[in-house]
Amino acid sequence: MQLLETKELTKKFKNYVAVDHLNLTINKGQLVALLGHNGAGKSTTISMLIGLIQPTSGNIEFEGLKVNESKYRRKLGVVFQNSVLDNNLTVKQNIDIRANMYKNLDSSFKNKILNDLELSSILNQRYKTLSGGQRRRVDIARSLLNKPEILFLDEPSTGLDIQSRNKIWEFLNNLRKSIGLTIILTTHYLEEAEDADFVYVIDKGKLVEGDTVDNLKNKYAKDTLTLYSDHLKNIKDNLNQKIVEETENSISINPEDNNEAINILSKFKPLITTFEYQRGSMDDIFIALTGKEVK
Ligand SMILES: Nc1ncnc2c1ncn2[C@@H]1O[C@H](COP(=O)(O)OP(=O)(O)OP(=O)(O)O)[C@@H](O)[C@H]1O
Repeated sequence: MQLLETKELTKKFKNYVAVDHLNLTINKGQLVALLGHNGAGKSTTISMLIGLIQPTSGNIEFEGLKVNESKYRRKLGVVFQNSVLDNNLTVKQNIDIRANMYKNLDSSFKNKILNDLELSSILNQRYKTLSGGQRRRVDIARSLLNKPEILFLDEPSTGLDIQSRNKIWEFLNNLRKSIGLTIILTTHYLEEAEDADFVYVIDKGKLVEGDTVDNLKNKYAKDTLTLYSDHLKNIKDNLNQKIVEETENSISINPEDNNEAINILSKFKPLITTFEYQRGSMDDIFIALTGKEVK
């Protein structure tokens, strides 16, 4: 079911078109990624969707509500790229200030979030003393206090290590299941969009592609497995995959997924000297779609 739609959404800063006639559809309960490089227009799009800045032209529709209506704002949660929390206050104080802004706050939901995000033990610590991962978890908790229908995450894992990132996504995915939360995230990384139901690729404010992660990978950014061997003929004779590149001592193929790569490696283990596995990346998608290297 459709939750949010933009029609020809456009933002100009003087003569510069930051967002250019963007048509996006976000369905209820989906995780949707806006993928693009620095300056692509992702944050500007989010800012318009949350009512922080006015579009120059175009429309945003959310179940019949206008962006500037408080009823719409109450359905949103936002985690900005740069935290808006007070460095000198404790986690608890930061959370309570926000919580006090809401009438009829569901305190059992609040406690569940603090618990699930493992914030209970750092509630009395000042925000400025927290690690990057802890800060992000507090930012996310704060954005969810009102039990929003839709959560905006602007580059949520910039600067985070893999454990922190995984912890946050495990929590968010559970929340998607339990309360049907819709999430819109902006990111530079294809890996971060991995769990997304749908990805919009944006370049210079324009929509250049919209598809599922699997389809994008299949079309533009396949993983590549390169096998190095002194017995290439033997491998080639028994390989069912198409060879995409070949040298004197190596062949490269595009496995469908990790499992296929592992099966190929196991099958030819006695014949392989070594191997490389290169994941398809957002850069591959951009080069394929825009013909440009990443700056
Ligand atoms: N207030 C503003 N005034 C003038 N230009 C702006 C303003 N805000 C954004 N821009 C420009 O609009 C373009 C899009 O910026 P935006 O921040 O939306 O990109 P982004 O995709 O979010 O990039 P990043 O990944 O670096 O955050 C950039 O060229 C930026 O310089």
